[in-house]
Amino acid sequence: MAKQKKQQEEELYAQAAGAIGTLAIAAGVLAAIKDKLGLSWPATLALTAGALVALGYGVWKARTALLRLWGGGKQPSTAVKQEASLAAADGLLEAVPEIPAYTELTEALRTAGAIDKAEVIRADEVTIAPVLTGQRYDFLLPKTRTVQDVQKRLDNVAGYFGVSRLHLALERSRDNERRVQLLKLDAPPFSAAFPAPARREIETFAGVPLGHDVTGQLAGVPTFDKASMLIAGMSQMGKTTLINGLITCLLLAYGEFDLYLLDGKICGLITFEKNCVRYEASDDPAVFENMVDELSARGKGRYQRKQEVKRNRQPDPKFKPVFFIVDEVANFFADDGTTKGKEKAQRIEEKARKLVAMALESGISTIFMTQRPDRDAIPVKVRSQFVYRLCLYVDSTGSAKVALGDSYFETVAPINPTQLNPDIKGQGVLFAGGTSTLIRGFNFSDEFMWEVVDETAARQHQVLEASPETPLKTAIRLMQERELEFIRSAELAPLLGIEESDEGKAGTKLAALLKGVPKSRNSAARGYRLDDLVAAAKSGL
Ligand SMILES: Nc1ncnc2c1ncn2[C@@H]1O[C@H](COP(=O)(O)OP(=O)(O)OP(=O)(O)O)[C@@H](O)[C@H]1O
Repeated sequence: MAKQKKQQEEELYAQAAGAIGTLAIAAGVLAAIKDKLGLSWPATLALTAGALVALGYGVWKARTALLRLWGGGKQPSTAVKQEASLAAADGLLEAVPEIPAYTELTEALRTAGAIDKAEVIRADEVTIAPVLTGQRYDFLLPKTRTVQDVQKRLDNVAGYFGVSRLHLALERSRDNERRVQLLKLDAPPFSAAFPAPARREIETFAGVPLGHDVTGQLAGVPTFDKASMLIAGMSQMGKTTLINGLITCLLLAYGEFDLYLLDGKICGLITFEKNCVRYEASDDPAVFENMVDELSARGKGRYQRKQEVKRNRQPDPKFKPVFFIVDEVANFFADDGTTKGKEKAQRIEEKARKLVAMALESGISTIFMTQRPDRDAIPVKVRSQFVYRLCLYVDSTGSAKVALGDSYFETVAPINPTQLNPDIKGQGVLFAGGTSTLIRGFNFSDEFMWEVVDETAARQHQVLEASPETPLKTAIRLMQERELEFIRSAELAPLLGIEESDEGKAGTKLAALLKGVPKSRNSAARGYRLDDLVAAAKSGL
């Protein structure tokens, strides 16, 4: 350390001596110039400084020329930058070439606050495709932005264009967070009606179509396998029309399935009675409970079958899809205020919850509809089970949340059903797989639906005819031949070859032959209804 300090002191003395020496020489040179030219001291100083600067410039110029000559015009990048910035400072040349901006989108997004004032949407990154009802922009945002920045400001973007939020639809690209697909309609959605789709369109749709989207394309869900749906909307908004359209599409394109309909409005779903394993028109909660029990039993049977094949290391069984569709379901969860009524409502709620939950694995899909999407109308335990949601016009955000889920408005590009035009019937927000789509349900003519219903009924009949002879099938044929709606057990047993004089024992043997078909009772005796036998045969219990 001491050695280092000593060395520093010596360097300081040497530098001081050098400086004194330089000053003495400079003073001597200046004095010589002054003497030679006969100038005053200030003039001598100014002249010497000017001569030195001119000399320095001359040396720099000569060095630059020499470097250019030797380097074949190549310049180090720092030199390019220095020159460019010097030139730019002098206003001699543009430092960076201008990026051509797509003015309309740049202005719209800047004004909406989705991009910064200094940012642009590059024209070479925009494509525009016309659609039937407007145009679809596909573009990339600046590197500092993502599609969420546009999504959050979609109202303002609509404001910039001078249209409503519903004129715009934002789609998210799965390949790039900066890619925006923005649909802009020329007129409010569904201002003009789209014609009902042809059979071929429905049959070739990848999934189950539920309606048209705002561009006139079919829109729906990919499948109802492991899925259930809640449809809500205020009175007269088009739920029944929409579900009639959905059932028609199912009949046309979903292959074989069993249909259970509970028509809480008494005649909204009657068109499809012929195709049902069980059809009821009632607003009585006991009927709902009974259907739920029947389907739960079927679901449990399927679970047991699944267990069995797993235990025996066999492949998973394929179950025929079952649809349980209930119109105006809120009726069935209401109680009359009494303790007994409340207990009954709770029991029904629990059974319905289990059915919807179990349905996902047992191939039983429930579709519930309601015109009362209030907090209490459909218990939260039940409604939280639905995978797909569809909300037609409602008059409050609270109702929209009941229908679409409490966190719906935090999802990607939500559409508020309160903003729909209630005069355009049948339009609704379909929320499926995390995506919202504005659709309008099909409004098929009665003739078209009757045609589909009759065709399906004829096909179902043929399937039944072609199935192997069973006691159930024989019982149906015998009753149809005799034109009986109801048959006593004592009468049916001998027809099916049961020779037993004891009525009780004969009844037990008969029940064993007709596995699972519910018994009925008329005013006189116990027996079986033709409808129940047919339903059992159709569902292949
Ligand atoms: N997609 C549609 N296109 C044209 N008209 C429609 C459409 N959907 C429904 N409508 C018409 O709107 C009216 C109400 O329809 P619908 O009966 O289906 O409504 P809803 O919601 O089931 O009513 P409510 O709950 O009061 O029974 C009907 O006159 C129907 O023809």
